[in-house]
Amino acid sequence: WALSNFDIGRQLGRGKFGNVYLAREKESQFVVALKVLFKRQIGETKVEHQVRREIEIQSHLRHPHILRLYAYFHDDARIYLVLEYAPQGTLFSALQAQPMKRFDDSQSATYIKALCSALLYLHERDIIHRDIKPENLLLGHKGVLKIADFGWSVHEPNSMRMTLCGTVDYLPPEMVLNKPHTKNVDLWSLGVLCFELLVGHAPFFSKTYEETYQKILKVDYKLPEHMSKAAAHLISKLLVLNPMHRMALDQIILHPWIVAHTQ
Ligand SMILES: CC(C)CCNC(=O)Cn1cc(-c2ccc3c(-c4nc5ccccc5[nH]4)n[nH]c3c2)cn1
Repeated sequence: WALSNFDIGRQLGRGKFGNVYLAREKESQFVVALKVLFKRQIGETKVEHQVRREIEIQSHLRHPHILRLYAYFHDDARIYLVLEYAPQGTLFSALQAQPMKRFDDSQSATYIKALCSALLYLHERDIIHRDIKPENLLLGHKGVLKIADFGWSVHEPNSMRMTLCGTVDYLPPEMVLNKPHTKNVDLWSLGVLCFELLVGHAPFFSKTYEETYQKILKVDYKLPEHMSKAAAHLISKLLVLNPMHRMALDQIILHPWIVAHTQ
């Protein structure tokens, strides 16, 4: 493959290492998201091996809720990633577009269940920390959720929350304290996401990083009146300080809140 195989369209997102464009393969007319990474920037920041590892991993993943990496190629200055195009954009923008800036139980449970199945698939392959937060989750045809690991902090033009190192709202206590992290970090992030989908903001959201860190380490969050008891129960089983005591993925899928609100 080469750049000449594609017609390039509008910019879909931008990030530290490069931008993402809508593109169409000329022969097949197949629409993709073409991500451009600049070698110079990657070389300077020594993430080259990480990019190779990511590409190697992602190109072999096949799951309905994980964004496909179809192909990659490079020229002297850039690396190009041919990624699945998600027509309905990020979950972050879908959340903002909600009248009350939040989803109901059945929409939220549907997203959480899809994420659980994608995380089970990744954990079975010892892949963790997929950085699950609304900015990194895309919506495909019919609004099907897709994990896109934006290791390179790619975000749509309108995602306000991105800071230098991205939002800290999703960091589990063990990462705030710089302890080694296990795949159970994803269970914590799942709890944070579940809260945010149902409420419209993250559970430990605060004005400053410091305050957010303190709240995370004390697991200090408040449940809004409108949240169902079943949802609150599931969240309380995921936002648990000790990583080993968080509810496992196969248990989450069987939780009454998920069962009651999904097909
Ligand atoms: C292999 C390694 C180096 C990283 C591979 N993974 C990624 O590059 C993760 N990534 C996915 C993207 C990305 C960003 C946006 C989109 C979109 C998309 N569809 C949109 C619809 C409306 C508005 C914005 C949209 N963005 N579809 N597919 C995408 C894919 C950017 N980075």
